[in-house]
Amino acid sequence: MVDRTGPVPAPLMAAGDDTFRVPLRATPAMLRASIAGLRMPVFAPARRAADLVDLARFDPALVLDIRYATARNFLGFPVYPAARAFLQRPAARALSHARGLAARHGYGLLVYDAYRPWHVSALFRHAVPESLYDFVGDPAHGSRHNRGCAVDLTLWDLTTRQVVPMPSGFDEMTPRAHVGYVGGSARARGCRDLLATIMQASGFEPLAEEWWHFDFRDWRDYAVMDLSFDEIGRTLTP
Ligand SMILES: C[C@@H](N)C(=O)N[C@H](C)C(=O)O
Ligand SMILES: [Zn+2]
Repeated sequence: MVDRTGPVPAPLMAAGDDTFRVPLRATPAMLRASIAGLRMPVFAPARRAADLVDLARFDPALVLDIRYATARNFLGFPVYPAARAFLQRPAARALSHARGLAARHGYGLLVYDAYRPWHVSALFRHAVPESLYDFVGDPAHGSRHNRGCAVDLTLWDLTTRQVVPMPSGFDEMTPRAHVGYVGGSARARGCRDLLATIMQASGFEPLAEEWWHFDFRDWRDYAVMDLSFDEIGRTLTP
């Protein structure tokens, strides 16, 4: 166990850009236009009211690298107006628990994405070829990210401040991202499996195709949402 008494330092971010990118089915402007007129389907009513929290405030020891607020994502252009991350409060508590478990192993959590508005999921689906549909939630059903109940993340080493190696990059839409992928280095597979163990012990379920994606176990209780980050910001309670 690594003893941490002072403030947690941030991980060192790689200087280059080795982000996985998909061949887009249209230009960014065309994609934005194609989803502008879409209406979110009417989904079954939720059992629990939304209670989103801002992860940066809820647990400042979580480190954020919100890729969809940058061009360092599979689309190659930003789709979020700000590098913010929100989760439903019980999911945020579970993530904080995971962060504590990771620290016992000498690691921090680096969050790539959390709540995602429905329109952004619709844009993802319009952007990628059908062969990659397994990697992007279907807007006809709503992604668990749209419910504020999914998180994409990795581990970073609290001592070296390096983001750990994983069998694939974040959002790399290839078999290397599968949780059962047997290739790559033993260290990378070990880090992937440790992340899964920590997240499952904290109340999250893994996704077979993506080592970085975890669903909070109570996701079914929450509604699919299309609130913008600004709208959420106005409704947050401490
Ligand atoms: C796009 C990727 N980061 C992701 O979150 N995929 C899952 C399947 C989703 O969109 O819900
Ligand atoms: Zn995800």
